[in-house]
Amino acid sequence: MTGSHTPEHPAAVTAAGTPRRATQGAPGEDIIVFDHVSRVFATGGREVTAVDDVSLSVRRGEVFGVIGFSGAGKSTLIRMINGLEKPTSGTVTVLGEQVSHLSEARLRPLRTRIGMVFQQFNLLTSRTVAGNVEYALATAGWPRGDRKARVAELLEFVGLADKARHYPEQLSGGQKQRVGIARALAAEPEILLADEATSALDPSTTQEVLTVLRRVNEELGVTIVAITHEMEVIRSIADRVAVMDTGRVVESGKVYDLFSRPAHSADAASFVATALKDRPTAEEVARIRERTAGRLVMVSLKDAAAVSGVLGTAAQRGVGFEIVHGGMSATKDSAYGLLTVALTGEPAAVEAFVADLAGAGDVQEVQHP
Ligand SMILES: Nc1ncnc2c1ncn2[C@@H]1O[C@H](COP(=O)(O)OP(=O)(O)OP(=O)(O)O)[C@@H](O)[C@H]1O
Repeated sequence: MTGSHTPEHPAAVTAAGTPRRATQGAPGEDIIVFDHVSRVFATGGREVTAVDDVSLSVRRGEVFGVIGFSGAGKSTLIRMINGLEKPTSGTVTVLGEQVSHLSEARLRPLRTRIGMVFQQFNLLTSRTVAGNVEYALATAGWPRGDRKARVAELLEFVGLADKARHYPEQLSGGQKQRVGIARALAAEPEILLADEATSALDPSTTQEVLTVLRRVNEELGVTIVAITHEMEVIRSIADRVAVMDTGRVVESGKVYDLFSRPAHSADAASFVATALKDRPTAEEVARIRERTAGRLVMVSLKDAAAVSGVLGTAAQRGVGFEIVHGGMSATKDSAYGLLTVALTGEPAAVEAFVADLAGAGDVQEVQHP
């Protein structure tokens, strides 16, 4: 550990551009734990269950993604981490404190250990870039004399040292979000919450911001919880992911496993298929069926060489195959892919061929629409 988290006694400022690491405690320990958490809103005489019996935990040092369609409950979930929202039932424990049951006074010191970035940046338009970051330091109780150097190193870290005197309206969306990140990091939080941090940005700017977020995690050791409806965000930066649908976590695990697995729970399947576009839609399956009577299977490309090895034996075994859908893509750490193939030939030969494919990757039959 190289940093101090007591605002009254900030540690000595390091060389510009290298804000201190936020890591305290053991990497990998659970620092956010949702235990059977529900949040019900009563509006206009009817109840909406925004979060429905969610249990999950986030480990120190990881990037945890929460993905789902609009209205799935992601914002409500993330807002319970810093106590902006309270559960109706269940408990939320963050950095060893039961946030769900803390008073506002007790929440305040905990919140300085949790930074947040927002979709619409939420910068103060009347303050300069430096002023925005400094304001966060002042709010967190940093002594005036220490703020200037801290602002400088943060702006250096997000690549905006030359924009210190600019006003938010003079910046691009990506630059505004980088100020948002600098501000969120100001008081050396251990956790950064990113609420649709790139949803207001175009694809190239999205990458720019994701790169900064990845550095925040890797270089500063800050644990990140990112909620998003964009699979690209999960793919680029997350280690683990939870898929939410109508308040429930319908699937969770390592990003690579989720992306490379052909079979999903019924609720997660439609989301994953839509977001990844890695498997044919029902309409596409119908079109494929019009031109081939073959047996359709999806096979994961966890070991692409093994799959292509099996495909290479098709002709000699009297099995015809056609790749009708699929391709490769990359997560933070590895490549993955899913191929849909149409297989023709004697049923017994096709059956034996499918068994061999299953030895090379996970296989799932494509159902008739
Ligand atoms: N303060 C509130 N009062 C009433 N209903 C709410 C409130 N906040 C959220 N909801 C409802 O809870 C459900 C989940 O909303 P939430 O904003 O958490 O989802 P989300 O996945 O973040 O979606 P979005 O990306 O559109 O914000 C929605 O049906 C929403 O209308």
